[in-house]
Amino acid sequence: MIKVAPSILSANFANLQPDVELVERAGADALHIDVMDGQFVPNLSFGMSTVAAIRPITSLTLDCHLMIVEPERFVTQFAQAGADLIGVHVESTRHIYHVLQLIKQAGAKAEVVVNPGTPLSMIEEVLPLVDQVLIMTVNPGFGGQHFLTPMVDKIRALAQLKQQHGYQFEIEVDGGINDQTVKTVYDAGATVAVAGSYVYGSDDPSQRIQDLKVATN
Ligand SMILES: O=C(CO)[C@H](O)[C@H](O)COP(=O)(O)O
Ligand SMILES: [Co+2]
Repeated sequence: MIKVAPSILSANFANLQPDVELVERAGADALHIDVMDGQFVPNLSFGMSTVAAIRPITSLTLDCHLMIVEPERFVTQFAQAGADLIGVHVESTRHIYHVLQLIKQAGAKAEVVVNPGTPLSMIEEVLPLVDQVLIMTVNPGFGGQHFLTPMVDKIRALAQLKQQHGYQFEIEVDGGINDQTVKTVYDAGATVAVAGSYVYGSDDPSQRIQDLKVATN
């Protein structure tokens, strides 16, 4: 069964607490927080202060997806704010190995993220270092986009690399996940699915979390 990380990018920004508590009660495995700087992606969202505000209201793993240029400037502050896992895009820094080391030094789990147009060869050297790899299944920046089917081959190729080398990292996917696409990514080797609009765009987010789990059971 796949793990589910609801993305609060599609939650109620004016009142996040009930939306966080709802998905925790519904059996979510993590809370996905999309951090955007208006530079790496053409959108703005949350920062460290949002993470710090959410930290005391949930015991869910806080999975922070940083879509910001030069994330080395901020990863320590995100860890101090309460992030359990910090994801950084390989395209966002000249020093991906160093940023991942910084995240671990700060006491958080380290994740490397790849955009749809970035080949896996760009992250091969850091795979021994990471706790999670995030394969983007949409172009980053916005919720509610369509799943990019060609990414299924990339998930499968990463799962093969993981098996060949005996790596233990989780394989997360992000973008366009629903009860149909979740089955495809799970069969290809994904172990964690981010879901924003599918969960929070529904009248019954709890049911949607269960639907994602049942589809992969
Ligand atoms: O990183 C993201 C966008 O850059 C979001 O996590 C992602 O798009 C989730 O939204 P949805 O499930 O609606 O596609
Ligand atoms: Co995300």
